[in-house]
Amino acid sequence: MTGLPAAQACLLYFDDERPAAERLAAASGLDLRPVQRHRFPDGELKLTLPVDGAGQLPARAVLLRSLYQPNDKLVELLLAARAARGLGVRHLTLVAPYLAYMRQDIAFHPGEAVSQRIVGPFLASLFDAVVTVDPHLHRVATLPEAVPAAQAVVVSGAPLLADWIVQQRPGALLVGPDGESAQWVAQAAQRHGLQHAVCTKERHGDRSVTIALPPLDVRGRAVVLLDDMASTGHTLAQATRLLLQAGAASVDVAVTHALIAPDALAALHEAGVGCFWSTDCVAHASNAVAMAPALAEAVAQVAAALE
Ligand SMILES: O=P(O)(O)OC[C@H]1O[C@@H](O)[C@H](O)[C@@H]1O
Repeated sequence: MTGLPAAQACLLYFDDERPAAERLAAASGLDLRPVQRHRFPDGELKLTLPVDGAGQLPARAVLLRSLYQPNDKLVELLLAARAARGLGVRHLTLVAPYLAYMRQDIAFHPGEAVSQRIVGPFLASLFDAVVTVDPHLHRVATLPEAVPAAQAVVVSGAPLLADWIVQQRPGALLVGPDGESAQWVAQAAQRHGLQHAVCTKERHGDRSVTIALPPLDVRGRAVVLLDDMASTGHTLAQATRLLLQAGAASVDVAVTHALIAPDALAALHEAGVGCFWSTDCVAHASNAVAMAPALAEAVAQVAAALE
């Protein structure tokens, strides 16, 4: 970090994300400070930022908010960021391990709000820098195109997931359930010299996909399906069924973002998934991999760039 010393930097967090905030504070050396929330009977929010005795915040602040179930959290970001500016913050960074509203990047039907094009610039209007993990960008190639902040940095969950997978399933065959997953699967496989392949997927609706396996003999193999996220779980469930039908010895799953509800996770296990592992980008019982070291590196990188 240059310019602003570490003592002039704090990590703001909300109480429901305290464990992840503690991990990031330990990895980054930032001073951990909670933002207090009060919800009024009519649903409005009041935030109280953790100012010092002089009623000020440090000149550099990092706000941790993972944007799973994002709607209330977007209002929190609006209130917290605008208040922080008035309390002395010069450099404000958002660390959103899961970045919501990136998936709708075009209007699929007339009249649809293109949420990526609205939420991305909204965040850029609040924060000097945005750090996230494996954002779901499809037709847009880079994060700065979606979030035009001064600094927009992507951290990949794939290397850390790969390290976990080789400990659990040495020699596993890594499979991506669709074309978009190829980037993460290749990155993870190359890190440990694992064999890898990617399925093809056609999506018909939120809960309807058709998957085709790659031309590969999976008989007797320990397969790990690797993807950026599990939401309804239909993608991974269908890929699992096909792999087991094709003779795979086992199918486990590793994802960056566990957006999956308990009933959907149960359905995945019914489909034949053995273990389901995730990073801690979204707090979930399946969290096996902490992103804090990689996020701390990115925070240091943007701090240097903003000076
Ligand atoms: O099939 P569900 O779990 O609902 O959705 C997650 C999948 O849909 C894609 O956008 C993601 O990249 C992932 O492959």
